[in-house]
Amino acid sequence: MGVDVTSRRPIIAGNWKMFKTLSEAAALVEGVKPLDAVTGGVDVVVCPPFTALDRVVGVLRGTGIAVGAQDVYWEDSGAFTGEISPVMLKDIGCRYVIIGHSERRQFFGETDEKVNRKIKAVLKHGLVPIMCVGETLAEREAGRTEEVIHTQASAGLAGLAPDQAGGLVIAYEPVWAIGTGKTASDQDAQQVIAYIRSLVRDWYGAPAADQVRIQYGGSVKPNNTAGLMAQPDIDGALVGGASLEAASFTGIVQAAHDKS
Ligand SMILES: O=C(CO)COP(=O)(O)O
Repeated sequence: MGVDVTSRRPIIAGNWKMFKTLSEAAALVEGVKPLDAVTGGVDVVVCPPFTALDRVVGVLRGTGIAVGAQDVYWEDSGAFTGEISPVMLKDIGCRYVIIGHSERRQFFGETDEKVNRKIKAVLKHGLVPIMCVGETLAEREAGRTEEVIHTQASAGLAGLAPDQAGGLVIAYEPVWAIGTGKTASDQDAQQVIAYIRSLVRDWYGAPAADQVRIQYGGSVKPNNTAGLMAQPDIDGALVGGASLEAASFTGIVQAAHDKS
């Protein structure tokens, strides 16, 4: 399909979810910081909870390790109690924002339409969305994986310019693999991620499809990273549990580094 894998920098992001107090976050990121010396061709991102963003940005200042948020609202400011805007995230030093994680879809009423609004808002402010898509076990067993991915991706990515689509990060996270210890096989992950890339090609053209970085997420550990990263369309990982300890997150980044 003419995809030049060498032009896409691998990207490993740690989604800390609702873990780590301020002091715990500071200790973890001090442990992650030495990665700056070894990452080379790999983009490394940590996504702490909102309460720890400022501290984590401070610790990582001057390094190449980037910081992301786990969610965002689409307005710049206003009477929206409890929400955080892209303007605030940019101001605090974030470069990435996870959007549409399956836990937000499952527990907090995140819809494809909201995902689309958030992606556009984040892009407007020069932040990079990490858009999550993925099927449940029931959907996979019913043979509906591609249909579900198509629906989530077409709604989530609607109305972008081709260069915006190319600059995105997309995370394929099968819901049944999250926090379960069950990783999708390298081939299953590759197959769905190649399908996502083919959708981007259909909608936004070959340059965007060749450029967009697509991660796998779901029980990624140091010992399964190399197999996933060896797949031609898998450009990185969105890591949950294994990002909560510096040693395992470091092991994943190092395994990805071997592909870069
Ligand atoms: O949801 C995830 C990352 O966003 C994956 O979580 P685990 O790595 O804990 O399975």
